[in-house]
Amino acid sequence: MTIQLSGPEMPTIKGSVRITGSKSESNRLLLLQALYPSIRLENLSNSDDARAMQQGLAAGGGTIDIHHAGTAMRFLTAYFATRPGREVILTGSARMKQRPIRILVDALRALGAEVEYLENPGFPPLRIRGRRLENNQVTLPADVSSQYISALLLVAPSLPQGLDLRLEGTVTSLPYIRMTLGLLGRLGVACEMEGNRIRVFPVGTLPKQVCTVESDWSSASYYYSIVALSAPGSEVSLSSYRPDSLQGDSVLQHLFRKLGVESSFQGDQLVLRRTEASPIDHLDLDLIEAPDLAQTFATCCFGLGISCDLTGLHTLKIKETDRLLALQAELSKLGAGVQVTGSTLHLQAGGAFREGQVVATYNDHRMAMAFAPLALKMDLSVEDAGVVSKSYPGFWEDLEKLGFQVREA
Ligand SMILES: O=C(O)C1=C[C@@H](OP(=O)(O)O)[C@@H](O)[C@H](O)C1
Ligand SMILES: C=C(OP(=O)(O)O)C(=O)O
Repeated sequence: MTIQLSGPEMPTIKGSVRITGSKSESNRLLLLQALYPSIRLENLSNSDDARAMQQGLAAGGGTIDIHHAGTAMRFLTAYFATRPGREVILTGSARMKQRPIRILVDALRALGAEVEYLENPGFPPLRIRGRRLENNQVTLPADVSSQYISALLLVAPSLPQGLDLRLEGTVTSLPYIRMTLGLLGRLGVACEMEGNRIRVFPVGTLPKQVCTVESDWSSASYYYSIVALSAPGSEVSLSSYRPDSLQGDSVLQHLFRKLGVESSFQGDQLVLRRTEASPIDHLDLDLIEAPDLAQTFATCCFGLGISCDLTGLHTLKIKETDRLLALQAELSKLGAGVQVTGSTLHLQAGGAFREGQVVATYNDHRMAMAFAPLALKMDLSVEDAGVVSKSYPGFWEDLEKLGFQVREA
């Protein structure tokens, strides 16, 4: 469904929104709960990707379709490969079949796993026959996706000898590896990272405990953008967040200060306030540690009329779509001057706002959500608006709570 979007009547936005648990933390904890049923989880993500993970873990065998969920694909591959006696076929959407998985499969095979490609070598779908993995040492490239490393780390405490990993190359999306280690540590698994070596020690059982998932910072990024694009005095509060986050995207608190948004905590509410300060006129950002924020910053800078240079984006082309090409096409449609390479995006200052355009979303939730705040500057429509359910099913209803008008086109 295509929706027509327009911003609130009042220039100053006030409101509060409840965002559910981080999809990254949820999918890690769901896997850990399958290994250690003594863990109870609260504030789980209500996203399609978390549902895909839950359904995958609950499946006894046969074919499991995880649709677009990258973490579910990678984490379940490691999970089933290490469950002796289980046999599954893991498949996904047409796009998932184009997202590489060879580095993870090679690492699992080196540990003794039995994984087979059913269509194109290096890509899903996979047939996995679970085995007891006797080896515990493996080296793998870390510059393509951190999800391969997190997948191995998550099953590591259940392996007979734990795991001793060495990472090669420039590590991409490092905070997500730290998140995995942080959650393991919080639950009581011994693990350590020293330089490019990560060790996780085996654990038979874990104490009974409740683990509350912090809300999703990547989802919060769209409200940062909304507040940046609205009048001074605007204030939006989001629940439930904490200052000691395990999510790398919590760096938003610092980065958005340059664009006129101040963050503070009131209990577990994260309060975003538009200050009187004018945003800087050019933003330089290396997003190698926070790739999911690239679309938010590119669209927000366009809305503010400022230029930006985003670097560290080489992983964007293997996400839900080639996000660099998608950003270039859709921002240009709205009147922006954009140049991209394989790992960078340059946005020129200014650019006319072309009213009434239809933004295409390329099966990518973040294309829809990152462009939505631009409704504060121009009327626009968003194609296939339901795509947001991959990470944030209630997104459009929450925008309406802030006064946005969301109508079927
Ligand atoms: O581990 C995770 O939960 C994620 C890691 C990142 O992927 P890459 O490591 O592939 O960059 C990120 O883009 C994705 O949304 C979630
Ligand atoms: C890249 C993303 O997800 P995944 O890789 O888990 O599909 C995302 O949510 O932006």
